[in-house]
Amino acid sequence: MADHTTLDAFLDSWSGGDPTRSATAQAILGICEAGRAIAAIVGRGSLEGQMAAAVGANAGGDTQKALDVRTHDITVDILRNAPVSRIGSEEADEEVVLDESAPVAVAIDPLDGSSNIETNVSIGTLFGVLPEKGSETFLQPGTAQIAAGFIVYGPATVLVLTVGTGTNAFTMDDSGAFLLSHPDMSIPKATKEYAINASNARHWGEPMKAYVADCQAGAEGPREKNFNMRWVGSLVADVFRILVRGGVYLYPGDQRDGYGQGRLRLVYECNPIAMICEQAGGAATDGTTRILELEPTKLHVRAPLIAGSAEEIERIADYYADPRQASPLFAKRGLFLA
Ligand SMILES: O=P(O)(O)OC[C@H]1O[C@](O)(COP(=O)(O)O)[C@@H](O)[C@@H]1O
Ligand SMILES: [Mg+2]
Ligand SMILES: [Mg+2]
Repeated sequence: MADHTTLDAFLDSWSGGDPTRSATAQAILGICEAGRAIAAIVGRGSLEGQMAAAVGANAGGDTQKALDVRTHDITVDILRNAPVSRIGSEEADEEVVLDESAPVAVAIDPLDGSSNIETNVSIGTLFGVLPEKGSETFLQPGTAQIAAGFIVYGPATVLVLTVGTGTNAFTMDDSGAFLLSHPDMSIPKATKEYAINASNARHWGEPMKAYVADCQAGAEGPREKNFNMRWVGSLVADVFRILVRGGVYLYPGDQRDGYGQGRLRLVYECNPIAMICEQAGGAATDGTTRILELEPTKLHVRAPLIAGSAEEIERIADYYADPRQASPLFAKRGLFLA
């Protein structure tokens, strides 16, 4: 078997003794230690007992399941031993302050995709590492992230990581070590595959309706090519596929109550995904603004997320700028819009 660089060696060489980078590296290693424990729990499935039982609601009003709360507790306990100032977690209304003299903070969704727990579908942990800035820490835009990543608990447990110099993935081996398996990931610029929860179509705004209608019109429509659709409904799994073979993930705002800014949270879901995609040559927007430049108004604020293949994202931004004119063949598309 070929020798693989370990995550520890990768982070050692990146941090090079710089104090903020070293703290970031320790935070990442802490998240991976939590990830190992979470992978073991997820891997035991229903033998673990009541993982999917509803136990309450989080700040966003979503049902919290037992595993959401357990993974939050595991992560916070482990990060107490790392040089981390504070944690902003999807599963806690308020940030958790640890050691305010530490140089970095962690924004985290300890377990994303919890509606998939009992269905044995991949779920994940998403995180960003930010410089400590007191009470303003989680109000920094995503461009401030020092590092970002996610762990997908799937057939393989894989950490996707960026420290601002490309995107790499590390697969967990039998001993729990994370080994570099996907160096320098690169999202193909063009794609014929999109990912969206199409059951919400009637609630979308005009740009998303026009974009998806054009994709669905296939070779006979204005895009003049046939598209494929994939939707796992678990952000980490959908984005890992996009990193490997291209595509776009779409969770736009829609007209349902509470969904005006989509479903996903900016600070610990959209921003990590945006940095990972950009560092892999892709892009991420809310339709009109680059995700990483959005100014969070609070820790749990939501944002529409459109992320993946760069050329497709550019095209989708055209639909937001002018849905009826986006396609060069828009007159032809008019046939499908009625
Ligand atoms: O169920 P929907 O509306 O299709 O949303 C699915 C999306 O919501 C998420 O599950 C995030 O929601 P949670 O943070 O509540 O798990 C994503 O992983 C997934 O892409
Ligand atoms: Mg989540
Ligand atoms: Mg969660």
